[in-house]
Amino acid sequence: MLLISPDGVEEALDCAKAADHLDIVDVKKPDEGSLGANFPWVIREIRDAVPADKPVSATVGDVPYKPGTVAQAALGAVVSGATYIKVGLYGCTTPGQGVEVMRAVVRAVKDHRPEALVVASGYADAHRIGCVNPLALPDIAARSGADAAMLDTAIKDGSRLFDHVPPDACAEFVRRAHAAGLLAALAGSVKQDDLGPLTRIGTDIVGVRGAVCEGGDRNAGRIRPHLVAAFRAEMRRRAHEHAAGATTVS
Ligand SMILES: O=C[C@H](O)COP(=O)(O)O
Repeated sequence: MLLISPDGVEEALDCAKAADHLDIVDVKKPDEGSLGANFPWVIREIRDAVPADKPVSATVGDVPYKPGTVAQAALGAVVSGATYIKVGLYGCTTPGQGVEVMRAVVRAVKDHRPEALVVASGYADAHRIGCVNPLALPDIAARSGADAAMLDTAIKDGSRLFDHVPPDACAEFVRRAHAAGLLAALAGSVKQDDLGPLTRIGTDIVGVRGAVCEGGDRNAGRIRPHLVAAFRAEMRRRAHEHAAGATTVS
């Protein structure tokens, strides 16, 4: 699946124009951090602007180790219409802290909307910010009852997912997530060139912003429908190539 992160209503409308080429519209506020949370009214407006059959995801933020605060914020996101709730465990330094935060989120979200999906996100560049190891995320997600484990990059300085967690380690991340019955989501300045390895290792959700913005610039550029379409076309091409390879081998 392709998850695209607009920064507000205007860009979400461009995503809606490209709705045939994406699977999830992910509401965030990039100027508040890599998984910066947007306002509840923006989530609502985006929910209304995007075709009803496209799920809306919302990030709850690059959160501190404060389970109560984060659970309440997560409830705000689901009440506002998001059905994927993403939490960036920025302030958690141990898996135990991550599980504590995520258990509170899962309860807050599922008590309100049992079918909503909860995504526990860590950071590929965790070593730069001192938070929990990225490969611990599948276990944190599984132990807390979340539905997906994700990685993004915390520092958007041009470094990419594979600069910090190389394809072999991402493959292990996906393997662990799948072994626990979870979806595996990967992001972090992902470019079309990364889609080969991401497809091969069985990534379920690829998250992008910069790659579908004008000039590849996630801050100054705007999301453009034709770039979303081109990214999706490359995803499809890689998926077919992979399927054909698998058929040839078997
Ligand atoms: O969840 C996806 C992120 O917004 C990825 O953004 P990026 O591709 O600019 O790193």
